Amino acid sequence: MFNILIADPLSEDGIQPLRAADNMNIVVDTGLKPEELMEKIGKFDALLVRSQTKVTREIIEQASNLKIIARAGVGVDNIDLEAATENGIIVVNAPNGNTNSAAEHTMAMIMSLSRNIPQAYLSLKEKKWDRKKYVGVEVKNKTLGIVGLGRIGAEVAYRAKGQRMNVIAYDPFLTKEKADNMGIGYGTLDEVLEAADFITIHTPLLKETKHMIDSDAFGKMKDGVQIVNCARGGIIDEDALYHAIVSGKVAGAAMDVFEEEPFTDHRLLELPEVIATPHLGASTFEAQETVAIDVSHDVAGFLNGEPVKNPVNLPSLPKEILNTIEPYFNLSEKLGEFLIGRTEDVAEEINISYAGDLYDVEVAPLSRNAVKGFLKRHLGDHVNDVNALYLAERKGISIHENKTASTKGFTNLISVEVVMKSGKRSVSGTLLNGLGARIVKVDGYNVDVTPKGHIVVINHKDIPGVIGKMGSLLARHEINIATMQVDRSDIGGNAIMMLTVDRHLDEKELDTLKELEEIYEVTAIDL
Ligand SMILES: NC(=O)C1=CN([C@@H]2O[C@H](COP(=O)(O)OP(=O)(O)OC[C@H]3O[C@@H](n4cnc5c(N)ncnc54)[C@H](O)[C@@H]3O)[C@@H](O)[C@H]2O)C=CC1
Ligand SMILES: O=C(O)CCC(=O)C(=O)O
Repeated sequence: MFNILIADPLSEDGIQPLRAADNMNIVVDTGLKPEELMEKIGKFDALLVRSQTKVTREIIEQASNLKIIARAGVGVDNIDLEAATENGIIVVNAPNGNTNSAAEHTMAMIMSLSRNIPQAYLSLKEKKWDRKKYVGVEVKNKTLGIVGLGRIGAEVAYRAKGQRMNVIAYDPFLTKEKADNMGIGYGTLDEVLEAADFITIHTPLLKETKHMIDSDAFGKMKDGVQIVNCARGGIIDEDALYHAIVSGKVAGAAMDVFEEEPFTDHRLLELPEVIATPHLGASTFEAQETVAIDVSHDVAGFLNGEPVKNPVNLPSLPKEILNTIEPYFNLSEKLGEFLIGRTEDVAEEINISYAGDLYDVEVAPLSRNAVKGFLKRHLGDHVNDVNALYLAERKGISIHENKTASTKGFTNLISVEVVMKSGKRSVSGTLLNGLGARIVKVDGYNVDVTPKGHIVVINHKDIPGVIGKMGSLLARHEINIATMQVDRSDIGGNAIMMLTVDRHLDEKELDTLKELEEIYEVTAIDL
């Protein structure tokens, strides 16, 4: 008999697949305080949550019997994935079940903003008949800027077109072809921010997207812009939003999600320009039933030995495969991470090749790992070895794997190449006996860098003095250089410099390096 804890309210119809299984003892106990959950979790085999329950490392470490955590919804930022993985607990989610509801809620927010419906309703409830104060704007022919064109962003785009809005979107995986097929425009983040009358955010909350909409971003928007966040709190900097509204830059904001939830006591809520709902994007009977059905099937199936459909992490691999390739896992993922840092255009193809010792080994898990490293910068921690190839395909990136017996001077070599419309980028790495992983080639140049920490890659003209200028500029920013590598195509031709430095370089610091006329390109990559 398996003990199942449902810790947040889930649709009763949706959990029928669990109730139907005859070896499940289901306990519904919602609204537990963290310390109560910590005390109880030890006897459960499965934990089902929505977004309220925070499944922290402390809780996971008390969960000695826990085998699976199921998130009835998309975002898994309330679950410590690293702790779950470390403790061999699989995490599953329900990525598709609430897409329509979240898109519909977003449209409701856009319409409410444009016509002041919540404000007018409150005024009428106070027995005021104020028809002048609440004159709105039509959305027809207005431009909707969508940031993040995944499942929900795309559904919002289709609905907005139905309202005869002009739609323009930014997503690192959006190509012109895809935008053309959807009948929408596409641009960079700045272009979207500059063009839009309404802006709606649909990205996950990641290191990259935290405070993506800050005071700089508001500065780029049209005066009188209206903004909606039904994705995750923290993507919009709430203090910057407050000031943008008070200054008159932003005419209205609709928020379903907040940096701290529950969100009941905040100066934003006192502004009449702000309308808000308490994280209701997925709160429909249909969505709740579908997500509960999806996770119930995965939990019941998994506990009975079947593979899961929507894994978010993957705790283990068969031992015999793991033993041979485990040493290359970190390297393959780091190569993917390095490459996305140098991918300035939409990726169309990723080619992964293996040489030397890796010729007759099962390398598919390493390829998945490299693709995972490549994708996770934009798709977040729900990319794992299981779903990496599927997600790449969904983003229109084809993956090719090949092997060669030629050692190219290395006992083992993994090379990852990305093909974009604007060209190719590549990186190769090897595992040196006793010395660990090394990046040994970048775009064909020979280097020798440990794939770890803060790396700066500089493409420059091979002329005297560049290294010195670079060193002085970094010193001016008080950035210490730990290692330095240089290589060149030919004397006086193109050259590359790879530095490892002691801290992250911000955009402004990078810009000062780019100003040197001998420099073609500078990228900073944190591994
Ligand atoms: N308010 C609510 O109740 C609900 C909120 N959500 C949230 O909505 C968000 C979107 O969910 P889905 O569409 O299902 O996810 P998805 O994974 O299908 O789409 C996210 C998209 O964001 C893009 N992206 C990542 N970084 C970006 C960046 N820096 N700039 C622009 N685009 C970027 C990705 O390429 C991807 O296409 C998530 O944060 C999810 O947790 C989802 C359901 C309900
Ligand atoms: O469970 C909920 O109501 C929240 C849904 C959500 O935010 C998500 O699926 O990411």
